[in-house]
Amino acid sequence: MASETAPPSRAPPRKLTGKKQEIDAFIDQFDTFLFDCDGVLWRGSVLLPKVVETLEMLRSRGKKLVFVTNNSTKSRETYSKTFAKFGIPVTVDEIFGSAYSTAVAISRVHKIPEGKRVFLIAEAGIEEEFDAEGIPHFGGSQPLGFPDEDVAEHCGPDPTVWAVVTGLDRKLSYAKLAMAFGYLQDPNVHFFATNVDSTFPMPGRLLPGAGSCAAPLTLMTGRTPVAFGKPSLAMMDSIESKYKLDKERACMVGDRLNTDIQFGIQGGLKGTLAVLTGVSTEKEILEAGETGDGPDVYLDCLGDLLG
Ligand SMILES: O=C(O)[C@H](O)[C@H](O)COP(=O)(O)O
Repeated sequence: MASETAPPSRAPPRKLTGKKQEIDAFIDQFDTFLFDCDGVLWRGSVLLPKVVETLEMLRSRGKKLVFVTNNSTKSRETYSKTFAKFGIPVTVDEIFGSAYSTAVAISRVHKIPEGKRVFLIAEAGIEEEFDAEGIPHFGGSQPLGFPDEDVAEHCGPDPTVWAVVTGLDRKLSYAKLAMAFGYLQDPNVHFFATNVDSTFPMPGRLLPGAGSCAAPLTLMTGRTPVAFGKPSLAMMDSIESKYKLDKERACMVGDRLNTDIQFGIQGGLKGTLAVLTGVSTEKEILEAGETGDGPDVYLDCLGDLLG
């Protein structure tokens, strides 16, 4: 019997034309906008066009804004300084990052036992969020305390290690990978990641993302980390409860199909809006639409929401 391809259950992505009436009708469907940051608001150290004005326009129309980033290199507190540097008025409470999401999941859901600690392949953002949640940790941005060439003596087993957590670590070393590999030999040691983005958008190019720091461990151990950033439902659940989110009146805005847009779709939000200033291209967005994985609508850049 000839197999029939089921039609995608979602309409193909539609490019908003920028006409005021159309943009207004789109915006009016929502009370809350969840914004990705890298690739939507800025790219590296470059603020994208008309971002400040667009966010101001949404606030002036009474919209609630939440900034949902997979960037784990900064805590929410430090990230608020990035917003300030770009002249975007945002409170710490409006920021929800993958480092915070991971800290909350470990302390309140998985409940790390007394006397246990976490080995980090990550930067300061996770350390700050872990400190705030009272999660003991080592590794990360701290010196290992021994010469790298002695690493074989420091790879466990270590009964105090409860989990290995990976995030983006721009000082990733062979020694850190060797230690994580050693701890993960024990099947009781959890393997968590803040996020597994393959790439990181910078002006004019992509750099390796947080997923590239977890991937060598998957190769070594055959284990896949449980990730707490976009598109995980754990992150959506935390956001829903923290912000009393009405998903039927919420829209996810992002630049990456497999994190931001999937987060909105799988998380059950009413709307998804993609912008072309980050990772995913228009071609990829249209192709994703063929399998029902595209955004509802897309724009060249966030500033086009001004009409
Ligand atoms: O590799 C990463 O961690 C991510 O590419 C990066 O931090 C993405 O941040 P977002 O676009 O979610 O703000």
